[in-house]
Amino acid sequence: MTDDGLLPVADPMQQAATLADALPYLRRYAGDTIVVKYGGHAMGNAELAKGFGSDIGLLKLVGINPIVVHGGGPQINKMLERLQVRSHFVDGLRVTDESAIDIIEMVLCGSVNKQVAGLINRAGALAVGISGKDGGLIKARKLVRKVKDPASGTEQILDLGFVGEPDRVDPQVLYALSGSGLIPVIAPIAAGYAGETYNVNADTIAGAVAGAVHATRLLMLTDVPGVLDRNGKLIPELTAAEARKGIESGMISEGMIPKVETCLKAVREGAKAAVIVDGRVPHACLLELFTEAGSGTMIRRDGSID
Ligand SMILES: Nc1ncnc2c1ncn2[C@@H]1O[C@H](COP(=O)(O)OP(=O)(O)O)[C@@H](O)[C@H]1O
Ligand SMILES: CC(=O)N[C@@H](CCC(=O)OP(=O)(O)O)C(=O)O
Repeated sequence: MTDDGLLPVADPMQQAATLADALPYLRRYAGDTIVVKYGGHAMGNAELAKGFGSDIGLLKLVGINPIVVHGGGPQINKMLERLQVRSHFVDGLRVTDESAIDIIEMVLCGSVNKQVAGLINRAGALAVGISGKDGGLIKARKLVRKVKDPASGTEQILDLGFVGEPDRVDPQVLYALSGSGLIPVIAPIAAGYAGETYNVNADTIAGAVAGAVHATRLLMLTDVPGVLDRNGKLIPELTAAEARKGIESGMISEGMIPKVETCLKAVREGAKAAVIVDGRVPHACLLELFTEAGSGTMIRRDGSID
């Protein structure tokens, strides 16, 4: 840092030119809402995490309204292990019993949520950590997972315990925070109608929130460059119809299926576009928003051109 708090610049002309290049993009997104799902590698790496905090702060500073939804699967694993509580996953969802739900809420809302808000606060912006329970943001219902028994062909219902899915999203609390110059940071925990607590997959929450606030972009940070074709080449853009075809054909598989389905749901429910972005790349959010090429795979509403 220099005495006046600015970063030393190797080539000031280059930096000025770069800032000027960003101007059309700043205009394009001014006043818009961008929902960012933060997780994966970007969260576990101190340098990337610091960059993420300042990128989110920068978005707010230039008149964009970022909303962050964070995960925390690895952090939950660590704490459950420490407390010797077993957990296992079905289709990427953690089966959550009564002894696990309290610990999960403690880790996500108490620890991870404050860490993520802290990253943004340390960058000089003002973030407020909440969960889906706060301000009536998300009402969840128990997730019903049906599986077909391959032997008999009959359908069975799997009990995943306190795993929920968003039923109703009321974004008033998000508008109140964003409108007061604050950045909401949401932990993926929600209340049921009888006051029970549900553990909800963070991608799912991000998609539901992006749809409810009609976000201009949902950015899903992950550990791959985006959706890859069968030759391992990045697909920069998919229409909703193409994405559905990719799942049907098996080109999109495993953990990428729920991610793409979340994007499809978000654009169906009101988001303009969703982008699967490589969170391992420094400043991935800025690269996606402020460059022509972008950085991942964009999934648009059918018929949408921007
Ligand atoms: N077409 C595809 N393009 C990219 N990744 C794919 C594709 N099909 C399956 N995958 C798998 O999906 C994974 C991403 O999902 P996941 O690991 O659940 O992400 P995260 O941990 O960030 O939520 C990739 O690591 C890859 O193994
Ligand atoms: C139901 C369910 O599986 N909930 C997740 C919530 C956290 C999450 O989604 O974190 P990532 O984004 O890091 O995976 C869990 O318990 O791990």
